[in-house]
Amino acid sequence: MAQYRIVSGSVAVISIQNPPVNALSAAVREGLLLSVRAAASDPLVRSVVISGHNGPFCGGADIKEFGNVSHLESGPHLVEIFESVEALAKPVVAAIEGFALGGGLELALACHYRFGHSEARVGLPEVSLGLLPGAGGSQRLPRLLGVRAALDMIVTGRHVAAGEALKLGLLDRLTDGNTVDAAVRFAQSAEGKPLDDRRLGNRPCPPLENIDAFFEEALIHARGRARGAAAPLACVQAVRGAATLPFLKGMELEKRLMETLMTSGQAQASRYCFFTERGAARWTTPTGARWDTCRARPISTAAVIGLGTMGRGITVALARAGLSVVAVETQEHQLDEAQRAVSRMLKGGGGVSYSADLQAAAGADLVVEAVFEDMAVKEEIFKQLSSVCKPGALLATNTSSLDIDRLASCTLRPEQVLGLHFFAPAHVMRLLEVVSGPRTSPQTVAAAMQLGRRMGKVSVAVGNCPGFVGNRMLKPYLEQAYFLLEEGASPELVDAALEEFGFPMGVFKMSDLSGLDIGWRVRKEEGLTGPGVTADQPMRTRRGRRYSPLGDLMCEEGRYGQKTGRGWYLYDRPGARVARSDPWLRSFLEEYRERHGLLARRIDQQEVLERCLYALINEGFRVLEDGVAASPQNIDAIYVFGYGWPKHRGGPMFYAAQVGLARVLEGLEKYHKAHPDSPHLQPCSLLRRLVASGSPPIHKWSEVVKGHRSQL
Ligand SMILES: CC(C)(COP(=O)(O)OP(=O)(O)OC[C@H]1O[C@@H](n2cnc3c(N)ncnc32)[C@H](O)[C@@H]1OP(=O)(O)O)[C@@H](O)C(=O)NCCC(=O)NCCSC(=O)CC(=O)CCCCCCCCCCCCC(=O)O
Ligand SMILES: NC(=O)C1=CN([C@@H]2O[C@H](COP(=O)(O)OP(=O)(O)OC[C@H]3O[C@@H](n4cnc5c(N)ncnc54)[C@H](O)[C@@H]3O)[C@@H](O)[C@H]2O)C=CC1
Repeated sequence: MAQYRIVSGSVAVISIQNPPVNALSAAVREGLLLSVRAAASDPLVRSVVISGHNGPFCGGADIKEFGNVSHLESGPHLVEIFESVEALAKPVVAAIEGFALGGGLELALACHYRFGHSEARVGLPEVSLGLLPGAGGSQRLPRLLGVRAALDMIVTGRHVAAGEALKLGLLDRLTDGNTVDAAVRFAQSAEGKPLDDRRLGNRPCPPLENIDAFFEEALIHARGRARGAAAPLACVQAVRGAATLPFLKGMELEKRLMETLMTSGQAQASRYCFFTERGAARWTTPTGARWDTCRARPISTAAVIGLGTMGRGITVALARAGLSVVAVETQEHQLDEAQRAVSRMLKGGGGVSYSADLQAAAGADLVVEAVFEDMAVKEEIFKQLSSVCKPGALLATNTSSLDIDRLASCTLRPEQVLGLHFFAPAHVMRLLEVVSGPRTSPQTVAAAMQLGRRMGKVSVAVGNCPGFVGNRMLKPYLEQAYFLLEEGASPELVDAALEEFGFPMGVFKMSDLSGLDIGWRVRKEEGLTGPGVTADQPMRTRRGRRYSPLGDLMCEEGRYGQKTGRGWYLYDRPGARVARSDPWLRSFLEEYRERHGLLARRIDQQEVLERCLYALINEGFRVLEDGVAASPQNIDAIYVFGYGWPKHRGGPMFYAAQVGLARVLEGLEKYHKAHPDSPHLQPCSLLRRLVASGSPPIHKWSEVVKGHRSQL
């Protein structure tokens, strides 16, 4: 809807009204066009101000309508409305508070002037929805800012703060006061003045030298960053149209590109991610506790125990969220180094104090333990925390796979114990797995979820099992990658397939980055390798299943990855980042295959993808079956925000639905038949049941999962 009123005798104020973000739904579009027409035909009206009702200007087109062509097509089209706004013979001023995003900014670009509040932000984030600014934004913005600045905004989709927008010339004026009042005063002062050169559709794009070379380079750059996503490339094409074509021809190009994107699987996947991210906040537990009814304890002080890789990042994340943090580390050199690193990241002290004594945690509302992944060490710390910490304090562990319930048992407050599984680097990565054990109280979950939001994380409530959701699913993925090496693949081949799929790095590069020794320690704890394994045990079998000792052998050679300068790849020096192929590894793999009588065969990228991804997806279905994740959407949020799963592919469960559940099942059956000693390839019963019930759409899977015991 749009409100229409006349103020100061001559100014029509049109206010977009569609909480919470004033999105341009069919009803809003209808109201907007009627209001513009009313302003045009009313002789008393001499100028117009367009604003958002109750704060935000406009969050853009209504994304909820995108999946439904009939919704999209009902009501006037945005392009038509914006043309009417631009063509109005009376000055139109956009009064931007909060944000003007996507279609919201495109509306402002169709206005003749743009007034912004000093705290507002603007942007064209369509690219992250697998789209381009398809209501004239790709054509008007370059005409206003020039090609370089416009291309940057459109291809990255970044939000631009008001101050920068003013410098770029995107906003004409800023105000700290009431934006609508200021815009009304300005509109009156512009009444009767010529508008021709204020209409961006009338303007040529500012000239650019070597235009062909510029766009060739822009395309190469965008392709490099897009990881297979089509939208950034379409954005470059559309901006090129703005730079080289008359406005109306450019609009036709924009429309053609938009039609292709809008109906693509990539846009569908990206949209799904948008709602998945927000949906994760709506957690529930089997006891009936819910995000909207459960009260969270306020948390204002925290202690972090262990200041290694993770502890430092967690300290920064908590401090940036406004908590006062005490950071505890027993090793003196680590404490000094951590203090310097944290101060650097926080650009100063930032409310953090340091101590070598666990007693310093006594007053904290929340403690996050981030010491070595060693159950005995962690148990000892939880025992101490239970007596040191004040009643009511929450005790969290950042373990990546250990049993939360066992740690809870070391305390006298098991209902206040939980996992807060951050991802490295903890102050950068968006994901937080909030792990509840069987005795964790809903209030504890509520407090952790609220804290996650304060830290700007996508927090997902999960149940307690080895590896929780993300790492549990990663295990079969890694395992298949190792098996593929045994069968003839190289790390380069496997990584290339996964990177082409859209991961920022393949599994072996990722393993080099995080350190091969982490998995080695876990396998030793599990008794899969190390002194507990007797010499008479076959090297490639554990507990009746196929096992690859390749990772263990690499660690025995001191090849831990980037930190030692050698892993699956070679690095110039320890800590260096650029991976190079290592001839040593090729010989090592050849000797290994020879020793174990394995014949190397030709493996193609399709097999790499299917073996690795289907095994991971299969475990995802088991996770759902076991009730460790509440929904496939939550699993997908974990993979997109924690593991680099490409957004334009929606997440593993969405991908499975898009590929077709029957095809995934068929693939797993085929590979399991070829590798019967690899149980991760055996299709899980939930996948079979979903296929048997006709492969329902992903939002209906819960009906088939129903009846399973939830661990949440
Ligand atoms: C706006 C935000 C920055 C606010 O953030 P915050 O305050 O943190 O709140 P949130 O929790 O994010 O959101 C609150 C609530 O609002 C929902 N929501 C947010 N934005 C939208 C929206 N735009 N539409 C609908 N709903 C929205 C959100 O989901 C939350 O609700 P909940 O999920 O229930 O919790 C932040 O929200 C944000 O960044 N929003 C997205 C901004 C954005 O990306 N905007 C761009 C939208 S796309 C756009 O504008 C497209 C265009 O350029 C024009 C398209 C023209 C269409 C023409 C189609 C032509 C093609 C023809 C098709 C052919 C068909 C055929 O041929 O078959
Ligand atoms: N490294 C990673 O990528 C991730 C690790 N994790 C988990 O986070 C935890 C920490 O891992 P990292 O930071 O990588 O380890 P790390 O080895 O870098 O750091 C551990 C720190 O804890 C300190 N410490 C040990 N005992 C202590 C005690 N009693 N009191 C105070 N400090 C003590 C050590 O001196 C060291 O500085 C582990 O449980 C790990 O599984 C979770 C997610 C990702």
